[in-house]
Amino acid sequence: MFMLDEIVAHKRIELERKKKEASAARLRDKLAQARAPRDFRGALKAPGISLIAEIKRKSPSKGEFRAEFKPEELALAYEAGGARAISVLADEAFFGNGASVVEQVANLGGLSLPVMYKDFIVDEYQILEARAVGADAALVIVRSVPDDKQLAELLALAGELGMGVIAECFTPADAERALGAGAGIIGINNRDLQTFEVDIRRAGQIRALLGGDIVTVSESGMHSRSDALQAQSEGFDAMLVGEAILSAADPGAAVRRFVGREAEGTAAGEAAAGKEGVPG
Ligand SMILES: O=P(O)(O)OC[C@@H](O)[C@@H](O)c1c[nH]c2ccccc12
Repeated sequence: MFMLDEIVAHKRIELERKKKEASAARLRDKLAQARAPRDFRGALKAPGISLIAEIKRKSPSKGEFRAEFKPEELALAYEAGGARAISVLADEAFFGNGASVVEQVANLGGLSLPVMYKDFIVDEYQILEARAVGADAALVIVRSVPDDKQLAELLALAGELGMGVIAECFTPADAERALGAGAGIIGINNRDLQTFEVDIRRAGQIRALLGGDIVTVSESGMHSRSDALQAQSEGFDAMLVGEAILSAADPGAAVRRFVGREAEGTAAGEAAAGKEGVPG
């Protein structure tokens, strides 16, 4: 079975169990008490290219990223380094996190960035859960929701709850479906979630087919400041980066290099970026 299909199949079983533990009605009660949502879309649209820095314990293609996984420390280091938003995997089975990690980060004292709940969303229950744990945004993988009406409903629900939502695409056809469903932010994944193959030219090629005023995010496989500048020149408002910063000895410093706050353009800076930015 292809990877994305396997994860989604697993997700559906997990959802049945979760719905028994906490009904959608109970989540609606909980989300009424969540802190007010922060402006995710506005954060992505700020001048220059915005970095959405990711928190995940592991991934199916790369395994564990850090000897010690400390989500709260990472979040604060990302904000101090100049990230404009934080993405936290909500998936436990394949990425090692769980919704409780999203909740921890979203409600972390001293953190002011918007936080995105990142999961394989196939049901409105997950959008409710995202807001209930305090997330400001969610990501919906267009391919995992083959029904157009359901896709539009999921995006609309996130909007009604005051959240931003990235509609993640992999092909031009995905992007067309996302726009048809009313997506306000389009993410384009350089990684094929079925095979895990990465081609960082992919997002730019698909970006070129879209109009100028849609908010867009280049996702996955980016390792250096020059990848960031390339995405910016392709017209992206934001980039989503995980591995390169999660596997750096100093994730805060890795964020600073991505956003150009450190040692830009100097030979020493480039060498350091190369060394830490491209883990083996
Ligand atoms: O770690 P990377 O290669 O920098 O990628 C981050 C992010 O784009 C990737 O984790 C991702 C993008 N879309 C997803 C959907 C599900 C799970 C994971 C993802």
